[in-house]
Amino acid sequence: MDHVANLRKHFQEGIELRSRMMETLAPEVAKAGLALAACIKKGGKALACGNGGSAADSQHFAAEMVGRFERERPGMPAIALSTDTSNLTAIANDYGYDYVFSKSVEALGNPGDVLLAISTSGNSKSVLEAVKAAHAKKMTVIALTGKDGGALGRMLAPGDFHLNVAHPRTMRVQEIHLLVVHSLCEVVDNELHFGGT
Ligand SMILES: O=C(CO)[C@@H](O)[C@H](O)[C@H](O)[C@H](O)COP(=O)(O)O
Ligand SMILES: [Zn+2]
Repeated sequence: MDHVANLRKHFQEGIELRSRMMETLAPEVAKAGLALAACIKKGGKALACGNGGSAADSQHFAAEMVGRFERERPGMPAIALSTDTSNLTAIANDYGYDYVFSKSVEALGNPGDVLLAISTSGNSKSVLEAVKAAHAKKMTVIALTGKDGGALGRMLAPGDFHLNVAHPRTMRVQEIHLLVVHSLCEVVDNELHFGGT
């Protein structure tokens, strides 16, 4: 196999998707970032969840909020719900895997908090249950999805944000999701710590 030729196709597909998303998704990401900044400014926090690569994305997001993104500034409250193996194993064992994130949303979420819900298919039950729990808590949902947005896209409420990467390949969707995570951090940092620039 000509690996270089094959990989060039991957790079090219990624370039084309980024270019398309810059036009369609960037304005929506900016709006979601402003909502996240407003939540933090009022004393709220962000919870984040997803499975597999999306669990990694949710942890990446929380680390950049709590630690730092590009510039020095005070830490901001964000928790990835995939990091506590005692919670995960107890909840999965006692209630079922579908509830691993929703139980934490019920326990930690307050009205006005934000849930960053990440699913490339939009159909992972654990993420859908987390969104249900967030709505019950009157939280705002920022949903990162792929493909057609799945059930997650269809269950969002007014005031939520749907950041959909309409592409059939999971890995391509994930590559844009990471760009979205960084973009959300960039908007929050600029709004809250660097004079809105
Ligand atoms: O990273 C990858 C594939 O690139 C996988 O780990 C992937 O995240 C897992 O299969 C997830 O369970 C997929 O869930 P979802 O994105 O459909 O909610
Ligand atoms: Zn992956």
